[in-house]
Amino acid sequence: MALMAVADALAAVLDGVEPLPEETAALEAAHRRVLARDLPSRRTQPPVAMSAMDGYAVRAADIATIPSRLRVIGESAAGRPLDRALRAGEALRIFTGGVVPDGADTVVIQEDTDRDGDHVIVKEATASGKNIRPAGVDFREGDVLIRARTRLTDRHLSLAAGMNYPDLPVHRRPTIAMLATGDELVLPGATPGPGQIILSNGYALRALARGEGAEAIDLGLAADTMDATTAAIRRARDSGADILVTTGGASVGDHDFIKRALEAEGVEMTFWRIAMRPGKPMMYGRLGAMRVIGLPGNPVSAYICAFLFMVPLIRALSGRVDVHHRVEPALLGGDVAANQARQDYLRARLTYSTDGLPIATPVTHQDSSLMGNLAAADALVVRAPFAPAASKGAPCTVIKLSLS
Ligand SMILES: Nc1nc2c(c(=O)[nH]1)N[C@H]1C(S)=C(S)[C@@H](COP(=O)(O)OP(=O)(O)OC[C@H]3O[C@@H](n4cnc5c(N)ncnc54)[C@H](O)[C@@H]3O)O[C@H]1N2
Ligand code: MOO
Repeated sequence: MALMAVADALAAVLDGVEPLPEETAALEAAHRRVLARDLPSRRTQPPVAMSAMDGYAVRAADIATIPSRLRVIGESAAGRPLDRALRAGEALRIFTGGVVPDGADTVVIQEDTDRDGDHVIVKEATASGKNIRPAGVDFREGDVLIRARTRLTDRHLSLAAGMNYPDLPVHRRPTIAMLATGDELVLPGATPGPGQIILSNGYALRALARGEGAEAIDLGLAADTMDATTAAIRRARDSGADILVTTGGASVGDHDFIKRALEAEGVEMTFWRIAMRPGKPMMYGRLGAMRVIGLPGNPVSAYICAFLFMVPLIRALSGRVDVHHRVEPALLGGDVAANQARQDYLRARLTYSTDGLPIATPVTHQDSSLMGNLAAADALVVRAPFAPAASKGAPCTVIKLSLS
């Protein structure tokens, strides 16, 4: 198979992806979930006219001439309305959120009044309708206030509560099973033997997946044998995961079993190898409903491939419409060499000038094993295949990395 262009590979990963089925989530748990249906309000807000201020509900006609002396017939506090209409010559003591009685058409703030026993003297004119929130000024029963496919923010939760929903229909979150391969790997905290290194990739990848709303399961580490790799793939399939992500063993070495093991288990490979750097040996396929992303083992390659392909896939399965990373304009903070055939993603630090675009300075060493400068990077500078050399100050495009 020839190397595939990055855009074609991403299109192939997202091809035919439908949002996962609907489930119900309690309001508190619905934060950042994706709404599965249009949400019509179950009530009108406010349900009746309510006062916006503390003062007196009166008839505007009664205070056309001021000062005006009116008889106070009772009070209306929030949740405790008066049970009769207001008549000519009467005032009702009212508090913010109190129901405005029939007959009253304005609220005079208490600072514009003097109280005199069971009478009130209105000292300032107040126009009809002033300080009253009419019924339905916020929304009415049946109004669709949140559309299907909206990713719910904190404000949406309060709005949905106000619409009288204790829970919401949301798309199911994708589950991701992650499998590391590599005989050389030992867990953090262990004492590595000769040639061994610490397994590290999965920590960033699972955090990245969770940050995008997925549930991530760690399937652990498989030894570099067909049997061990096959057993782990079967565990992933049996777990019912929506996505299997493997790391390592993706290249052409004698100990790189992932592709062979996946294919032997029935994975239909959509592609293997992309015209990108880092991340060339990435593969993608399907095993029934389970999508399989085979990431290269190098930590930077694994992360950047997950960022560029796994994240949009999670978003699409979650029901989001904003699946793509934003590619944004910036200026180069350093010179870059002419690019070769693979689309290049350069780790870069971002600074901001006071007057304009972000300035992206690529780190000096771009080797795909360097975790230190991946953690220190804020963004990726995207360099198209065969892009000519460019100097400090030239326009470029960047994708910002996750800050969490
Ligand atoms: N002859 C060729 N050799 C290589 C090619 C090629 O096209 N022809 N591609 C290179 C590229 S590009 C990459 S990227 C790597 C990817 O190889 P693998 O996916 O097979 O990865 P491994 O060999 O298993 O591991 C590479 C490297 O990463 C370390 N690693 C692996 N897993 C983890 C982990 N979970 N945590 C931390 N570090 C991990 C591993 O120890 C290796 O050092 O292939 C090139 N070779
Ligand atoms: O993808 Mo490899 O990362 O070019 O080292």
